[in-house]
Amino acid sequence: MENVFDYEDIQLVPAKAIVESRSECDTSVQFGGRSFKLPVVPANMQTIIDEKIAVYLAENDYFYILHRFKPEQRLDFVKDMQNRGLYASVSVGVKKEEYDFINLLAEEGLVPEYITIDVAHGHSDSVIKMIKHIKELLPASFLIAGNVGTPEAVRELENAGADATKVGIGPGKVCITKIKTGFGTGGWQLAALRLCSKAASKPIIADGGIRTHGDIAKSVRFGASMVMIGSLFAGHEESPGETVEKDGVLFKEYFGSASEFQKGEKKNVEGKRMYVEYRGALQDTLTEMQQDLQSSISYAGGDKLEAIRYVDYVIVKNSIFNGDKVY
Ligand SMILES: NC(=O)C1=CN([C@@H]2O[C@H](COP(=O)(O)OP(=O)(O)OC[C@H]3O[C@@H](n4cnc5c(N)ncnc54)[C@H](OP(=O)(O)O)[C@@H]3O)[C@@H](O)[C@H]2O)C=CC1
Ligand SMILES: Nc1nc2c(ncn2[C@@H]2O[C@H](COP(=O)(O)O)[C@@H](O)[C@H]2O)c(=O)[nH]1
Repeated sequence: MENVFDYEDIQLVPAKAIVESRSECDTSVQFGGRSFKLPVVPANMQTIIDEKIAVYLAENDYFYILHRFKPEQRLDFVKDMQNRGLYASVSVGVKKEEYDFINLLAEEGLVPEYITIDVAHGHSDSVIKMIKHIKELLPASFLIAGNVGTPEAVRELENAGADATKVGIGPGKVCITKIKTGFGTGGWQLAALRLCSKAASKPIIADGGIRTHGDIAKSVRFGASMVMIGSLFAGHEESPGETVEKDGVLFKEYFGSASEFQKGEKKNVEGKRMYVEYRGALQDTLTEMQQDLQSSISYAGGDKLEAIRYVDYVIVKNSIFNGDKVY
């Protein structure tokens, strides 16, 4: 394995500006046949997204992926979104009942515009089988598969029929996979993204480990078409997590999809719960992300997102926990 690095180990090198104002810089991205305002998607987790946020994001030209933890509501969700003239984007797992869900969608003639296979270890025959099943029954859905952390996995899922792959095993803020199993891309997510994107022939979603808005630009530089973010989207007024007050300060919960809080039992736990300080309105964060990314594009010497892909970078230091505490 060649030298590796993570987000905080890298700085992008500025190039001469071609714009007079950052407002001239266009942060939009094409993904799965649609144009979105930002190359950013809130994580498909229960404390990050719900139906109401999904409607807001779709109505305002942002990408979203609904989580898969209220499986009985997904069919109506797809119908409801499409009846409103909005795109539908849902997640599935790989267990038997998930095949039933795909069959039901096909029987009812419902075709979600986006489907994401969301499991911890995406480089597996169970995911390849599900990719083939979805592509057979719902070929028009744009299919995202993950999560993976190696070029081999990206190629295998693409070859099976995935339209995009999601890269990131263990870099998440509420992830304890790296601690409990010793495996993953935690501590070298950005380098893993670089290796995966070199092997990819289709778009990649960088998933997990984003701690600052500058990390979005770094993800784009190292090959991401889209960046999935959990912790920075937690704690908003609209966020589904529980709100608590401590010493007059408001906090909201954010828990892992493989935590005991999600699973309701202590079995194969690979996620934890934390409380993040209340952040106000979701749109304010989206607006700030857009302004910061416009600034990144200007430093890249361009006026479109694409400019970031070609900038130089330097390695400034190395640290494995990306600023996170272990517990
Ligand atoms: N991105 C990341 O780093 C991680 C994300 N997660 C998130 O947690 C949620 C739950 O994930 P997951 O446990 O996969 O979902 P499920 O509990 O739905 O498991 C999916 C299937 O994969 C099997 N499975 C799970 N882990 C492995 C593994 N390491 N090797 C082989 N088979 C496995 C499960 O069987 P069995 O349970 O019997 O093993 C089950 O049959 C998802 O939302 C996922 O994205 C979880 C961990 C890491
Ligand atoms: N290992 C685990 N990873 C998890 C779990 N729940 C979600 N995730 C992953 O984290 C990202 C979000 O990362 P963040 O750094 O932006 O907060 C999410 O998209 C999943 O891929 C979990 O329980 N364990």
